[in-house]
Amino acid sequence: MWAVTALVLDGKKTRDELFESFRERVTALRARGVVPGLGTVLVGDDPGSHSYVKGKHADCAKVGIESIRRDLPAEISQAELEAVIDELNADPACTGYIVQLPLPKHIDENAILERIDPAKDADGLHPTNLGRLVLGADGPLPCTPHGIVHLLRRYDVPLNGAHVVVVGRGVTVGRPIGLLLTRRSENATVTLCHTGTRDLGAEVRRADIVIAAAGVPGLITADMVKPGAAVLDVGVSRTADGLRGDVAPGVAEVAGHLSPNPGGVGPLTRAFLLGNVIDAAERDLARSDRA
Ligand SMILES: Nc1nc(=O)c2c([nH]1)NC[C@@H]1CN(c3ccc(C(=O)N[C@@H](CCC(=O)O)C(=O)O)cc3)C=[N+]21
Repeated sequence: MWAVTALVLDGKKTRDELFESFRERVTALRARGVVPGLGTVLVGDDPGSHSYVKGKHADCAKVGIESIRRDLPAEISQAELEAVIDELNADPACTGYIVQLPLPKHIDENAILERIDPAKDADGLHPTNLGRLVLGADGPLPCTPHGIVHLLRRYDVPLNGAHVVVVGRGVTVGRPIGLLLTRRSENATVTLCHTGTRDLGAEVRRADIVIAAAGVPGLITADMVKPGAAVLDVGVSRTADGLRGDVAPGVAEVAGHLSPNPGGVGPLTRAFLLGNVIDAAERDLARSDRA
């Protein structure tokens, strides 16, 4: 017996490749007088949220996108936060932005997300843009699902006819990923598992591709994985011994492909945030060319 080790789906390397093309596209936009600017709205002082937002602005600097930051106190009122949203919607320097989630409990999160101008929605999570995704219309894609599909394609993991099991029904990953994977261009079959699933192990064992996005440390164990399956570790939890993904360590010896966490899907989530900002700027320019 010898340990077989899964091929690593390298999110950092794939991100660096993407950034090369992003830099060229931003240079071309700037040459035509369009300066893309990404805004972030951060409420409160959660250290995790702070470090994610910091990473987003570092990425902007790498590809030539301007950064706009609104760091706000945890006690901000609904009306005050809505005024910040209105201001970013009206600011021509801010061509796309995100409101970092989660928001404090006294804030109506859905009301804030719906107030974002859908044309500036860098997350692709505005109801209008989720609706466009359902309709198959052009618009920003949710960043983590987009990153997952890109990573699978980059490593030639077959999607056509593949059985994908998604674990987790969150709004940012589990709910929208099936919409991307079941498009005619991807053509996968998708099962969505959640806390109500009767036998998680039995479902996951049938998968050619497992997308673990539950936010439960070590939920996916080696005995649940079909030998040779591709496993994407998307969940993140802060535990006493640091950041932990949803995938248990032994899975690397059964899986054919494995996205590490950190270093897998996370860097691509951030990359496609910038991708959405660049896409929106290009769409605007094409529209003004036609006018
Ligand atoms: N409106 C909104 N949009 C989001 O996209 C959003 C959000 N709110 N709230 C929180 C989650 C979480 N999330 C991550 C993105 C990148 C990494 C990432 O790049 N992680 C690195 C490690 C970075 C580190 O160690 O801090 C990695 O996986 O290699 C992680 C987590 C985006 N989120």
